[in-house]
Amino acid sequence: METRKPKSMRPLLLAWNGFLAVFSIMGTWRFGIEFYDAVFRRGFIDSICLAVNPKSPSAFWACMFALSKIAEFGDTMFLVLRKRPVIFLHWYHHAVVLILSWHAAIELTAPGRWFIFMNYLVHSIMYTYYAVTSVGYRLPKLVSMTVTFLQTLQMLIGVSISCIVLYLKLNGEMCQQSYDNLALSFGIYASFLVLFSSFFNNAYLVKKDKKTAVKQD
Ligand SMILES: CC(C)(COP(=O)(O)OP(=O)(O)OC[C@H]1O[C@@H](n2cnc3c(N)ncnc32)[C@H](O)[C@@H]1OP(=O)(O)O)[C@@H](O)C(=O)NCCC(=O)NCCSC(=O)CC(=O)O
Repeated sequence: METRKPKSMRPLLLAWNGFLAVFSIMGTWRFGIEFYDAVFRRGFIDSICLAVNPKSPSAFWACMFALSKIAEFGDTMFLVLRKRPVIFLHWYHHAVVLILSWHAAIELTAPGRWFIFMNYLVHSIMYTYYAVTSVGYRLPKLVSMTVTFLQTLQMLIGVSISCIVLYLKLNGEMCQQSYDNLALSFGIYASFLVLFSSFFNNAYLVKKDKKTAVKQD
């Protein structure tokens, strides 16, 4: 795109974000039924140690989740075609989430239940936010702050669950997650926690010089 003009693509971007918002809302609802059942009927320990039944409808939504991580590279494509900055957090997140999701999917890890549900839920809000902003509408700062806060909270819960699973495994509990996947989950969630906390700090807490914060359309 170096020698080309940025493309506007507003209607396509709206359709893209709208589609991912609806998909994430459906995932939250359909996968949420099993998640609710596991956490509130069978208990927290079961929910992080016993994986979803691979023949249940929730397994379909877990599979859709893994596939959606490939589709989400479309976000990056839009940023490039519109000549918007592709920040480190963005491309690092999209690349390693794909690796983690597929590594967890082939193992059918039990804590994946938490990771999938949380991400469907946060993406329902995030893609709705992006759908609204993609038509040029600017939402109050409190809204974007809330989205970033929920993303950061998701990473904190991911790190905490990885620590709890490690503790349980070291104490002889049968938890369906290999040490390889556990190390991967911990490392990735910890790096996301640092990156999203720093994004939150820079975007909402640090006072910016207005001259350097000019945006182009
Ligand atoms: C509030 C946020 C959701 C968004 O922050 P931003 O700084 O990107 O917000 P912004 O309103 O300034 O929008 C920046 C520009 O990106 C455009 N944009 C539109 N759709 C997009 C999409 N699907 N992905 C990335 N950018 C997109 C917007 O229209 C806007 O363009 P214009 O200026 O032209 O109007 C934040 O918390 C965040 O995640 N920022 C990191 C950037 C990012 O790529 N996040 C998504 C992947 S992380 C993720 O997915 C975490 C998770 O797994 O939960």
